[in-house]
Amino acid sequence: MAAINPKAEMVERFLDSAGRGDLERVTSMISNSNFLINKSGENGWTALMFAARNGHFEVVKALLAKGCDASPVNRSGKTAYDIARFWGHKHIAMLLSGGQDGRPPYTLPGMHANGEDLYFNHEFLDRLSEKRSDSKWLTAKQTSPDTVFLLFHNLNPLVISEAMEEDGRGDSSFLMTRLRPPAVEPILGRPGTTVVFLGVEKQRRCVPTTTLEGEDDGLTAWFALNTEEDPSELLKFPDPKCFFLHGPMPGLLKLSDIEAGVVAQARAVLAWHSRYSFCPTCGSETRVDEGGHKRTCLREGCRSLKGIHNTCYPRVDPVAIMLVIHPEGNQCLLGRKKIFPSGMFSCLAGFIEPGETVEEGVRREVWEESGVRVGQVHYVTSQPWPMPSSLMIGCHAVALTTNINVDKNEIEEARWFTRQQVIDATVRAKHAVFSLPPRQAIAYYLIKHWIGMNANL
Ligand SMILES: NC(=O)C1=CN([C@@H]2O[C@H](COP(=O)(O)OP(=O)(O)OC[C@H]3O[C@@H](n4cnc5c(N)ncnc54)[C@H](O)[C@@H]3O)[C@@H](O)[C@H]2O)C=CC1
Ligand SMILES: [Mg+2]
Ligand SMILES: [Mg+2]
Ligand SMILES: [Mg+2]
Ligand SMILES: [Zn+2]
Repeated sequence: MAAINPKAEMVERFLDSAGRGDLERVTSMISNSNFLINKSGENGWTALMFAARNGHFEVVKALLAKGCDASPVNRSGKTAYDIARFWGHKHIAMLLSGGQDGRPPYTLPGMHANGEDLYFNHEFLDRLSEKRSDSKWLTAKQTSPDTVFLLFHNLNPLVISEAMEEDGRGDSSFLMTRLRPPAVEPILGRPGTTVVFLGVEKQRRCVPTTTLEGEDDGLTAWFALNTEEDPSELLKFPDPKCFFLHGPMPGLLKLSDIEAGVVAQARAVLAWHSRYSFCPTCGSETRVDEGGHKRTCLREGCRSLKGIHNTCYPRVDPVAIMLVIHPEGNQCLLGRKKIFPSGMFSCLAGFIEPGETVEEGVRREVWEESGVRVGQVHYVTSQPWPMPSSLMIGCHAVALTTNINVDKNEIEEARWFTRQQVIDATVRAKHAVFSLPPRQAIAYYLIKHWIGMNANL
């Protein structure tokens, strides 16, 4: 066992006294060792925080009188004031806010969010965009034996029917069928077939070698292929259990977490091809360029051939999605669309409009859909949502007003839910008053993140 550091032990005793509300001991310890007053222990908790949490008004007062600093935050970004409010010790919160009339608005703590483990967010390919214009390299890779093709029929991915893993909610998930060049050869180059270069595996296969056929750079390339014809008549599938996963919903949420990201990339680009087959500027035919990442108008003199024309490139639609937090900080606003499964409530969301910031998009959509005014907006994390090509921009926002006035065209109902109701929906689904969106949705992440924020209170 490590030797006990007497100074650390003293800090522990001091924090413990403050937490128990032992005023006498707290004051005598400060008189003897003034350095203790702003010391913090585990998770960044100070004596002031412990006293504030447990409602020891006299201890808080004494600490402040001795010059204790009320501004430090614990590891969850919470001040002693936040803690007092959360636990409902209003008189202490008042003392800590300098006795101001009216409480300062709830502020969002600077929490670090890591959305990398979100469904659709995992990228295991290096997109290697510089190779998109190297047609010689792309052609060679399309016949290289290690190359992987992901096949889609009318945007539905070919998967293997075996349930490969459980997603934690008892649902099975499917793996993409990885086809090799000979398997897709009969449909490559046919009308109605689109090929998109997705990238190369981040891990190199081997050191580059020169073979009789030419140079092998050791990179494993991946392509996505969409066909409008029925592929089962043209191709022989490697496994009789393969099938096309119908979607987009809920099919696209049944992939493995590892592969969902590459499917999001592939499907969004393929969906763009299927919707923009003609030039959006003049209606002429187009040619597919840059490994499937560009469509160029074939009519000489078309305006889309001059300057920067975004119509030539795959589109991404930004959507703001937000968890609106009550001005008191202890409830959140969730809504439901008619199409949701019964009992399910989720975050409000809406497309960002041209010339609008994310923050303004959040405020406008919340106002339109629920009649609630929003002030502070914090970005949390994002998620590609390939139905067909949204980018969900996830935020937490603080409400300025609380009256709800729902836009019935967009949502059926919106309600404030308490923290406890949200926690119940997360861990005690059977006893909860509502159900959460599926774990694959960023809405679920935003809600969970809000609860997690307060784990250290
Ligand atoms: N991953 C997640 O957790 C969630 C994802 N979403 C996605 O976000 C998207 C936007 O949410 P909504 O509430 O429907 O948006 P919204 O509140 O802006 O309303 C949708 C309406 O906006 C119009 N609109 C404006 N720009 C559009 C565009 N670029 N594409 C299509 N329609 C456009 C259409 O009239 C459409 O009916 C949905 O498509 C949905 O798939 C929504 C909620 C949760
Ligand atoms: Mg809306
Ligand atoms: Mg909406
Ligand atoms: Mg809208
Ligand atoms: Zn054109």
